[in-house]
Amino acid sequence: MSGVPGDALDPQVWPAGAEVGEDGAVRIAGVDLRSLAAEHGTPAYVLDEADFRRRARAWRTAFEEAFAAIGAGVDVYYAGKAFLSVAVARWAHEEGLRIDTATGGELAVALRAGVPGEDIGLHGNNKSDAEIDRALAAGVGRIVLDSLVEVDRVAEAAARAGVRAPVMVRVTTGVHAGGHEYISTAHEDQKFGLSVAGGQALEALRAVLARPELELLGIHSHIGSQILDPSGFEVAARRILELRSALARETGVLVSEVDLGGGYGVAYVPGEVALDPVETARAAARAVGDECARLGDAVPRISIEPGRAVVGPTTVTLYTVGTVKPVTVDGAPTGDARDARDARDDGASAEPFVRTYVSVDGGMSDNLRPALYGARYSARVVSRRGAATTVRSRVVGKHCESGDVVVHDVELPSDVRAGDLLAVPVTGAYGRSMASNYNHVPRPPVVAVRDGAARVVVRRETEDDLLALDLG
Ligand SMILES: Cc1ncc(COP(=O)(O)O)c(C=O)c1O
Ligand SMILES: N[C@@H](CCCC[NH3+])C(=O)O
Repeated sequence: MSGVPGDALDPQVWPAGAEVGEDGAVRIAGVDLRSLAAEHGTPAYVLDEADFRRRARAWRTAFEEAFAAIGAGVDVYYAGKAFLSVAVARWAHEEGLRIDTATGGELAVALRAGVPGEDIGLHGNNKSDAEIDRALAAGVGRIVLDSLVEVDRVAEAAARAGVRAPVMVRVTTGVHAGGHEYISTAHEDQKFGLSVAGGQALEALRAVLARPELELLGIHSHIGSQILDPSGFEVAARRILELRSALARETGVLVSEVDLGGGYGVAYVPGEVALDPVETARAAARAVGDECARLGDAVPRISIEPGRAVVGPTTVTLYTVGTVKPVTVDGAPTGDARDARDARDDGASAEPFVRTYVSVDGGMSDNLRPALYGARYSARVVSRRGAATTVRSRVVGKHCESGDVVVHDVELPSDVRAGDLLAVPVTGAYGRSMASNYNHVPRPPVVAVRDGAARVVVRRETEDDLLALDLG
């Protein structure tokens, strides 16, 4: 649904540099998407560099200012899993952020970007020896331990390397938050972290203190992703601070840092409202300040790891429309959960209606989120002004799956047709980073736009790239 009167672009979901021209076509950072498509082809991810930098700065300064008020320093790590490339790692670092990596591959990108090891963190619930060794060789600022066995594994790797490894312990606070079960990470029954309630978190912290090869920086908690209600962060912060206090009472060591993780939600469709960095930071600082005062502890240095909130809304995926097919839909739900939800969204009407299936030249290979999480997006024709009347549409990809849906339900101009350019906003996070080659579709490029110019920062894959892996 457009949700915005007339031609306007909803600023919650479009990159800051997006605007509609006289002819109805959309430009981002002064670059006409028609010329970008002509030069670079579709599908393509189009990333507004200034918007990325602005968002990175907004999260950093919001947290720095809010925590300065309670006397705490702040480090903001950009969570590279959302989208990492050499250019983006450089921009984030230039804007004063560090880089959070989750694998050796992400670490390699950050290092290639010239980010100093001390400004990089390494996560992972199943780090390989090679990843641990590489992180230590790079002198990373911290390795976040995710299990009891990792305490010994990282200590032994540090001994081999002849270094003292700076570590944090990732804990689960029992706070359940996030946009989908698959992306909620602090409840107990999942693979990440060590349970506070079950005692394993405290056990791991003691184990770290017993290993001279490890320097215990602090405690880490990440409660989930696409969180739109900030209260979970406050509850988690209080639980971590209680754990920190308990460790101090027992061992005399009051750890100096606490990481509150990422997960700050964005608006995906018009009408949704993203978490505001300033309000979120102030609420977190209040919770940390109050809890430390109650416990009688000094405030720790705070870190956060936003990914989606920095990169998600900076990017649109640009597609070319192919087949347009009206399908008469029997409004009655079939009984499965998704159909029941569709029926609700469809106004629970049992009346048959026509849905226009608009096929584009990408799909679940460039955006897995609708298929994986039932994620919602919007779409707009960006190459011209469409008819004033609209048709109820579903944007689908070109893959051999009926679940290959890009936008579940959207009003598009009734004259939408083959050759139109269609843009889907808010695809910067977990779009390219979770893209696949399903059906041997080469992954799209990432084209950065800035000051009227477009620059490819990740090139399009080619069939030759794919065939180069096939040894016959
Ligand atoms: C440990 C950790 N930090 C940071 C993030 C970034 O999350 P988001 O992109 O939702 O901010 C994630 C992913 O959810 C994560 O697992
Ligand atoms: N990939 C997920 C988020 C996972 C976050 C990583 N812990 C998404 O697209 O929403």
